[in-house]
Amino acid sequence: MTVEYIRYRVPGDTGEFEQAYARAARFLASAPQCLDYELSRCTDEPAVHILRITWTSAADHLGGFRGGDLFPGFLAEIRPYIEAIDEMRHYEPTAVRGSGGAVPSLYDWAGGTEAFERLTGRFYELVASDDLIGPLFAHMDPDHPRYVAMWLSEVFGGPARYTADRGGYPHMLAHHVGRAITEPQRRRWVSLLADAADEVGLPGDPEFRAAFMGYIEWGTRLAVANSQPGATPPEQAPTPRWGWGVAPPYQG
Ligand code: HEM
Repeated sequence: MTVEYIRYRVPGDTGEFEQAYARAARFLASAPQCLDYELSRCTDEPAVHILRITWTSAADHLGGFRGGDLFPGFLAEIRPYIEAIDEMRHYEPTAVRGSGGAVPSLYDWAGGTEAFERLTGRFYELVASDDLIGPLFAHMDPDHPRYVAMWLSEVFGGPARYTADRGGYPHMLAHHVGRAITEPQRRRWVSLLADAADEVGLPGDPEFRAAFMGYIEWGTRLAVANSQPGATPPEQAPTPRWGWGVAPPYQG
C-alpha cells in the first residue's frame, strides 16, 4: 500500500477545480489499484488543496493505473490544473496511526470490563443448561467466563490483559483446535450470547449491536474453521481489535 499526496495551489475559481475532481473521481472509484481517495481544501488558504489517494502499491499506481484504460479519462478532467501542482509524491504509512478520543471504543460504550463479565457470566449459565453446546464446556475452568470477558474486552478496545496475562491469540486458539465445532453449535453459541447480551442490558442501540455481533459472527466462524480436523490456522497473530465499522456511534 502507498499513499500519494498531491498538493495544489489553484489559481482562479477553486469551485471549478473541485467540480473537475468530482468528475475525475469516478475513474478512481473504478480503478482496481485505488483503495480510497479524498480531496481537502485548506481552511487558511482556500486556493490550496491536497488530494490523498491510497494505492494498492506504487507499482500498481504507476504501471497499472497510469498505463491502463481509465487514466486518459481521469487526466482529461484534471489536465488544466497540472501547472498548479506544488508537490506530488508517494508516502509509506508508518506504524504511528490510530483513532482519537472523539470516538468511544466499543469497550467503553458497552460499560467496560464489568459489563463484559456480566455478559459472559450469564452466557455460560445459559450454555451450561444447553443440550447442544453445554457438553462442550462440561469441564471448563470456573474462571473461563472471566477469561472470555478479558478476551472480548481487549478485542473491543479495552486493556490488552488477555495478551499480557493469558497468552493472547495462541492460547485462545489452542482451546479451539481439534474440537470439530459444528455449524449448529456455532449458531447456538451466537444465539445464547445475543440472549445474554439482552438479559444483562448490554447497549441495544443499532450501531453498537451491529458492531458487536459483527465480531461475534466473524469470531465464531473462525472458531469453527480452526477447530476442524486438519485445519492449519496461523499459530501466531495479534489479538484482533474490532471497531465500529460503517456505522459510527450515534451520539444524538
Ligand atoms: C467470537 C467467538 C469466540 C470467542 C471470542 C471465544 C473465546 C474463547 C477463549 C478466549 C477461550 C479460552 C479461555 C481461556 O483463556 O481459558 C475459549 C475457549 C473455548 N471455546 Fe471459545 N470462543 C469463541 C467461539 C467458540 C465457539 C463457537 C465454541 C463452540 C461452540 C467455542 C468453544 C470453546 C471451548 C469448548 C473452549 C474451552 C473451554 C474449556 O476450558 O474447557 N468457542 N474460547
